[in-house]
Amino acid sequence: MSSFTSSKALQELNIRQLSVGYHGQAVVHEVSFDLTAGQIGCLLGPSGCGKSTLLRAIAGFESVLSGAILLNGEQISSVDYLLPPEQRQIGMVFQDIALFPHLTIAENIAFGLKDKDKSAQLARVNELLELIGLPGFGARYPHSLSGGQQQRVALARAMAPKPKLLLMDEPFSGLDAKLREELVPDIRNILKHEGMSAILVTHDQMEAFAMADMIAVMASGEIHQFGTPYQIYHRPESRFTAKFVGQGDFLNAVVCDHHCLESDLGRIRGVLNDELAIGTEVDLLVRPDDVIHDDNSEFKGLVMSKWFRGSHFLYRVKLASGLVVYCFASSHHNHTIGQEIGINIELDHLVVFTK
Ligand SMILES: Nc1ncnc2c1ncn2[C@@H]1O[C@H](COP(=O)(O)OP(=O)(O)OP(=O)(O)O)[C@@H](O)[C@H]1O
Repeated sequence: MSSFTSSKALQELNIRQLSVGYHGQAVVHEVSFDLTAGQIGCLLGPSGCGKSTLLRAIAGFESVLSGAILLNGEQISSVDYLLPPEQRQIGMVFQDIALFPHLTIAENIAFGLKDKDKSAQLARVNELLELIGLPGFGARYPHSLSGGQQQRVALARAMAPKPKLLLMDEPFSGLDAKLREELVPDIRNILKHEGMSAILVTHDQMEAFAMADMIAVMASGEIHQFGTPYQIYHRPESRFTAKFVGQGDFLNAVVCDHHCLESDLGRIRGVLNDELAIGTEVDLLVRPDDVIHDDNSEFKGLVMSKWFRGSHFLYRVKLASGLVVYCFASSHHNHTIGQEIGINIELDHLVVFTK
């Protein structure tokens, strides 16, 4: 079971001990988290971990096996109650953009506004076209827009009726990497401008970092950690989160006092999260940017492989202990595979897991 609560008092979405599955078999197991009004959450995890199932349960397309979902304090899903999707005031955007091809961009955006009068519809459509950076595109048809432009329109269509919550299931995965990089922060700004609570499903951590206020890291139907992008990357609470989010390796280390570890790369001083007894054997998380190439270091490693990344090289380096770690070096340090190089470690906060 995993249970997490963010600290703010005003809460928009509460997921309580929720299990969801198919044919009575749970694939999402007793997950809990809260999103406050206007927050953007992200479900991040590998394929098949249950992200879409959880999202579909929030949308009302799946009934729940146990637990409850509350929106603005109102229970919308429980074991014996399911508010129909169309009554939830929840908007959805999918990977498959699915704009109506025979309707203009303006008609697409106005699709969920049929209960408003014409002038109110027009005002909202123009406001959204402006917001998504496509003013003047209202009379065009979807086929005349690029993939990124179409995805902006799909977002505007979902946001038009001002839903209480917007759900986005891998909306950027059909777009190329460059476009995604530009579009994701734009979409975040649009959601923030509208003050809209949203949940994004993705398996791409950079997308999650660029979009979310809070990230739920999922594996095998459970939430391993619910936290800010910074917490998820720098304070991972499980080995899974440490490995899945960002590249990371574990060094063997032994606690020598509350601010010190003896490791494969010598004595490392820093802040330890937990009170660990002296002599405790731990795995110490090191990220590529924690391990630095240093010609003068007494610690050596063999270059196993390398990648040129423009501003720097990323090396895989084998230590004397046999462990292989990532290592950063500036781009003028161009070493060959098989060469021995000096490496050092630069860490201040020590993330460790007991063995
Ligand atoms: N309609 C269904 N009937 C039975 N099992 C299903 C159904 N939909 C999904 N599953 C199973 O539930 C589990 C979770 O699937 P889900 O699609 O929620 O994962 P996901 O994390 O969104 O994966 P992906 O990133 O690949 O979309 C998987 O084992 C999947 O095979």
